Amino acid sequence: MTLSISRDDIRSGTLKTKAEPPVSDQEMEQAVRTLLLGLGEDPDREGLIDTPKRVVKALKFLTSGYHQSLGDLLNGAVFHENTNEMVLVRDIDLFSSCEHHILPILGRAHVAYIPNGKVIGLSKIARICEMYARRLQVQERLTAQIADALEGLLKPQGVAVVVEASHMCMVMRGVQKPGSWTTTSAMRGVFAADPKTRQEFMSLIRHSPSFH
Ligand SMILES: Nc1nc2c(ncn2[C@@H]2O[C@H](COP(=O)(O)OP(=O)(O)OP(=O)(O)O)[C@@H](O)[C@H]2O)c(=O)[nH]1
Ligand SMILES: [Zn+2]
Repeated sequence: MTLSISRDDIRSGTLKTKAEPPVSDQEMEQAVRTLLLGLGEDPDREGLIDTPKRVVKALKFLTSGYHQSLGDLLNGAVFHENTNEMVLVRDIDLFSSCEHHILPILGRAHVAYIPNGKVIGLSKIARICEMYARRLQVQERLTAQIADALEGLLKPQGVAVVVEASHMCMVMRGVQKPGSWTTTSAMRGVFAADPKTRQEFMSLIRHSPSFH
């Protein structure tokens, strides 16, 4: 059976896989064993004997967002409410994996919206962040997907998402800049159109993050 994940599916984040992956767990474990051999290790020594299994399990967990959909995680938690005030959930921890190196992206998201007749369960905002984080990502796409999801679900007056993250591929290897972190934002509706609304959001999230 083939797994049809198109680039558009991944970009839009509406993907819900219906088929089993075309590669078995055993084949994945064999690939990890090959990696260990390539690293000059002995995959049969005591400490490594179960490592292929563990690595496959861990990677599947870290990418489990591919198998979730907005409908599943929402569980109907969208409510009619007449409020025009900004709702902000800040400091949502994010653990994602960069698609270039499959190394961790550690950070936080701040998510705000201004309702237009509907509000969403607060925890669902964090769950949406988690679903997109548990995929192979670039930070820009992760940020945009969170904003697009809320926009699509609530049709609010506006959505603002800021993600601040440190990329282990820039910290532990490559350019090796442990203190660096990256800010990305996605502004929709009034947050894009009205500098005062955007400024209010930015002043509410101002703080000094520390990821290590
Ligand atoms: N825009 C963007 N770039 C990312 C993200 N995560 C990793 N990268 C970058 O992806 C790029 C991949 O560049 P390559 O030159 O193909 O890979 P590389 O040789 O491993 O690059 P170095 O990290 O510079 O050693 C690097 O510049 C990474 O910093 C992300 O979330 N967004
Ligand atoms: Zn990377």
